[in-house]
Amino acid sequence: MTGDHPETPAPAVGDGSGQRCGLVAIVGKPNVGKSTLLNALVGQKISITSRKAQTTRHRITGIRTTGTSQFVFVDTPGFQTRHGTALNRSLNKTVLGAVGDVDVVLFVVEAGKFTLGDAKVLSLLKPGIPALLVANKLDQVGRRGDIAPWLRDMQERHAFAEFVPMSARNDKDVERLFAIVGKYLPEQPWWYGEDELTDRSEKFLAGETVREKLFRLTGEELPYTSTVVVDKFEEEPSPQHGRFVRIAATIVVERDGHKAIIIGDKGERLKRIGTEARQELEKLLGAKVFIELWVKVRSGWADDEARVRSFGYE
Ligand SMILES: Nc1nc2c(ncn2[C@@H]2O[C@H](COP(=O)(O)OP(=O)(O)OP(=O)(O)O)[C@@H](O)[C@H]2O)c(=O)[nH]1
Repeated sequence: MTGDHPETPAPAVGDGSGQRCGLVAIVGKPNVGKSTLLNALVGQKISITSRKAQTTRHRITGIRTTGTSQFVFVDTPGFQTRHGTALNRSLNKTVLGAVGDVDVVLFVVEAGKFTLGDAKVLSLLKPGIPALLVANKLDQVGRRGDIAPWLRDMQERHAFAEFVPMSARNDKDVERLFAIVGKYLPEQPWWYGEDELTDRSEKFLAGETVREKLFRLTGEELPYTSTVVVDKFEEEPSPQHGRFVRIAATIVVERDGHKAIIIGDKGERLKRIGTEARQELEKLLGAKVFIELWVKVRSGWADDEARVRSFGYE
């Protein structure tokens, strides 16, 4: 895996005859199911899904190649409106970047609903780039017919290229979405190899995995401003295990109280975060993993532009 950015593609694979390839942005306000959809589309868990809003901070690229088409997915953080910190300004920049330079946009909303948050994201879509309305969580709608007036209303709000009522949890719906999105990819040679799933490094995946466990095991007690920095990701030769990876990561929080929440009673919670992250990473990396976690208090970092940049959220 490399750190290449999709806009600066690696040398083309194949001769390009009949191949399609393009960037697909998945946008929508927090909690509508963007990460769930991306995972379903890419077929392997590479982004984070969580009940907690705000967990998708990074611009994550998933890649899926089927038949002659290569879909390069861009998942974006939820569009932030309530807080004006440096962190949120940086998140907003990421969303803006994503909607402008892609071949097709999947605008995800909850079927039958449209709030101010949805309207704000919708207002970022650029004319000229085809946008598909993905009406997700259809399973929560009583009868399909119930959303007909809502669909008509959505039609008036934006010139959507297609309407796709679906559930990201339903495999058939996901396959149908693929067929629809494929039509919007330009004919050009693939950018990545057929089996590549993400252009994020393994070190990045390690940080994301720790972060997911952190949020899952602390629930709503922990503000989203806490973050994970991977200090060490080293591969060591191991005759017993084939592959052995040593990881050290620091969880950065804003307050002593948050540190206490993460560490838990006699260190139980931190230990569990480490154990669950290790088990998942062993599967993901196909390696024996040793993981060491630290918790540091760094007050006010979410308001400090330079520090936000140094943590890689630009
Ligand atoms: N019932 C139902 N729930 C869904 C569906 N898709 C996603 N969800 C749930 O909705 C919640 C939010 O999903 P995410 O994929 O994390 O949402 P997101 O839009 O990426 O959220 P942010 O990371 O906050 O931007 C999770 O609890 C999902 O399991 C669906 O089709 N039906």
